[in-house]
Amino acid sequence: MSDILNTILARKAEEIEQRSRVRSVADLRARAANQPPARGFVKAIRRKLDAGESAVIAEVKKASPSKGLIRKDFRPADIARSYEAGRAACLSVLTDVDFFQGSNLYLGEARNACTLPALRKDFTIDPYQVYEARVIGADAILLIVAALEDGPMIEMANLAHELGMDVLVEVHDIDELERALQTDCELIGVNNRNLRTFEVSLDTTIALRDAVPPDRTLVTESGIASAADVARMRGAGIDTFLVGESFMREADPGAALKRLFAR
Ligand SMILES: O=P(O)(O)OC[C@@H](O)[C@@H](O)c1c[nH]c2ccccc12
Repeated sequence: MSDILNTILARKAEEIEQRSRVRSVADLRARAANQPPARGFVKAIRRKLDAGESAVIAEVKKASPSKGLIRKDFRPADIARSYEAGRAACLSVLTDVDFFQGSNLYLGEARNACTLPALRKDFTIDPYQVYEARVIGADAILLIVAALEDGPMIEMANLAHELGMDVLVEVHDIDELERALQTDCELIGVNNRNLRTFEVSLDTTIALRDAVPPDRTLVTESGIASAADVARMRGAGIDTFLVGESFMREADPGAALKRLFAR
């Protein structure tokens, strides 16, 4: 099956092959051990929820395969400062180069410009990338269940935790959710966008809500754009959001965040 997800994953395997020839995994492992500690990603989300605020993971995203270029005037540090002023809980920074015009450098630029913890948003398929994430400063990584077998999924979740990072485990249907629950990751992301067809429906989150146990935090991801979208999620008891495009299309992304999530 040659859908976009498979295309991305095939290219990602090549990319890791190339990177590991330039810098070995042993080298990365040593560097990861010497990093200053991660900022608590889950902790930042919990702090917002405990204060009765929405917990918003605000995404730094220049382009995507489904939308092409989203933001021309793209300065990660400025965007991060704007998000912090807009009361985001955390950042998410796309680092995939070939399909999202992202960069590892953007993660550092965004994170260094503020105090928010940052998720490295990429297609993680190899432990190499988990070490790499910590080396570039990531406080959390994304694991997409559709891209992984159970063994590597659990192994990389454990490795991330050993390195002091949190993990967002992303699912799109009930089978993936059941697989995700084999990990001990608190954050379960429900992607409203199907990564194979690009179709977006907030019904995806609603359909899976009751299957997420109370000791996990459901993060609704993608396609959140209007006050009605936010109200619908809150009405279903969901108050943790991952939002990119609708902020990236605004001159002041943090002001857009504040407006969208005002009670
Ligand atoms: O820009 P949106 O529709 O607000 O979506 C943000 C985020 O959910 C989306 O970028 C995303 C969710 N899961 C992913 C996995 C890979 C790449 C990107 C994503």
